Amino acid sequence: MAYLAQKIATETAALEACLKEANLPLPSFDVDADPDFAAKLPEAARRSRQEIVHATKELRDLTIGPRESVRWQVWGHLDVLALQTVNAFGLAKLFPVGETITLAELTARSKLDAVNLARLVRYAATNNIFREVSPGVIAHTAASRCIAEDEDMQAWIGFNTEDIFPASAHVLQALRTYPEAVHLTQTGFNFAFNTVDQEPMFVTFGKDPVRAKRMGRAMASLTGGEGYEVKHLVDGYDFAELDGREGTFVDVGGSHGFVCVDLAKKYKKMKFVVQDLPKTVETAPSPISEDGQVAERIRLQAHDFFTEQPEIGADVYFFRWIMHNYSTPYAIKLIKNLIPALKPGAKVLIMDHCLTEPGTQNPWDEKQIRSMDLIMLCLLNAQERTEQEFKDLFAAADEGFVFKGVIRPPGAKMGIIEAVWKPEEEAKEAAVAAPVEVEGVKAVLAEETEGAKVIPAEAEAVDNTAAKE
Ligand SMILES: C[S@@+](CC[C@H](N)C(=O)[O-])C[C@H]1O[C@@H](n2cnc3c(N)ncnc32)[C@H](O)[C@@H]1O
Repeated sequence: MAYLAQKIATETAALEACLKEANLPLPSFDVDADPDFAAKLPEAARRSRQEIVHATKELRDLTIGPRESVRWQVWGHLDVLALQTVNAFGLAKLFPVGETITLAELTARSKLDAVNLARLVRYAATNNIFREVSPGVIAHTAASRCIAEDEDMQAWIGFNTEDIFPASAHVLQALRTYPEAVHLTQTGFNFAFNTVDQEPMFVTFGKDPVRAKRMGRAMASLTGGEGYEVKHLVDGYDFAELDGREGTFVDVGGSHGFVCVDLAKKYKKMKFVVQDLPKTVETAPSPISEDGQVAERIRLQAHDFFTEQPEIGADVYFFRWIMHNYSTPYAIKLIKNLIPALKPGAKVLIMDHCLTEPGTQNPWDEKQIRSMDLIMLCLLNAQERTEQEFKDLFAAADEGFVFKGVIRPPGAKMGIIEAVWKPEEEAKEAAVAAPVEVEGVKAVLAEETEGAKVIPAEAEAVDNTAAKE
């Protein structure tokens, strides 16, 4: 315990020093505090913050003790209940930031009775959402201000507390009834909203524009968060060679195409196809980008990824935040649906969380990623996967896929998982097509005839040089 306390003291001093040096204010619960101070921290301060978050939890859990920790952990849902009701009844919006309000006045402005309003607000205050500055007088904190002012945060809380929270409360029933937990219509969500064996969550949301919009907004606020930025793909994977030969990139389930827009801004020659369900495609912004040079290279296409891939012979088929929505049999089907369209050397890139061995990540990230894994269970009987599990997916889809591994861009929460379709055949075709004049090509072809594996990127690079010459 003393070791942990010492560590907390050291890291806190380091964090404060870093903030002072960068002329940033210290974190605070005050209504005027910067709610995103952590996002602006330099790398060293970021590490200190993580250490503090971890060490304080360890010390707290140790001090509370095992039996008491378990006893009170089960009341965690009450934190969610307080957030749910504060958000759903709009309590944070009922009085201006910077002013105080009596509980009586807050009750008068709300749709709640005095007892329920007071107990919900006072419970929320135990988590630094609101503060009772004197008996019966409530003020905002930085957190309640976020809930009052940030519409993305309201959507995030609404989706999590009104859709995921009931779903998680029904997972036990789902698992008892269908222990294999594979189907999209036998999930906690289905049990919670009476749609068992009727329709998957996405269909339910499709019928309810308000809920669908809330989920869309919540997802957007998550993807805008630390570690989820599109830049981790744009800067984390090298598309220069593909760009050089004006290759085609297909974003399967690509929503409104924001990934392709960002890629097209960096890579000026590549072409893009964004595929999604008809409704999503219809509501995409038009033009897709204000930059004409970007917009003219991006095509939108209605496509159901549970049917055969219609875009034949593209260079990359990309799935971002798709595979984790599906249990293994469905995920294999998605990969298999690509096969008729694949040319030798075509790449399949999956951008998703990629689970690491327990204990190998910092505990904060580990908790988040394992939370996401359970949320996928609650909603869709789906899952996050390890590198090996991704490898197994490709192997189960077809032995023609050569699994390349995972790239983990620094600072990214998601990995880029890569497989190539029959690269040996591509190399053989290249051998027939290209005269063997360049030393590098000779070497590659010599290896190929000896049965060694060719690295397609290298072969392509050499081909390009030959073509230019
Ligand atoms: C979690 S979102 C991911 C969107 C985007 N790839 C991203 O990175 O943010 C899942 C996307 O898959 C789309 N989708 C769901 N079912 C689909 C289907 N059967 N065929 C094509 N797209 C589908 C949804 O409309 C949605 O845009």
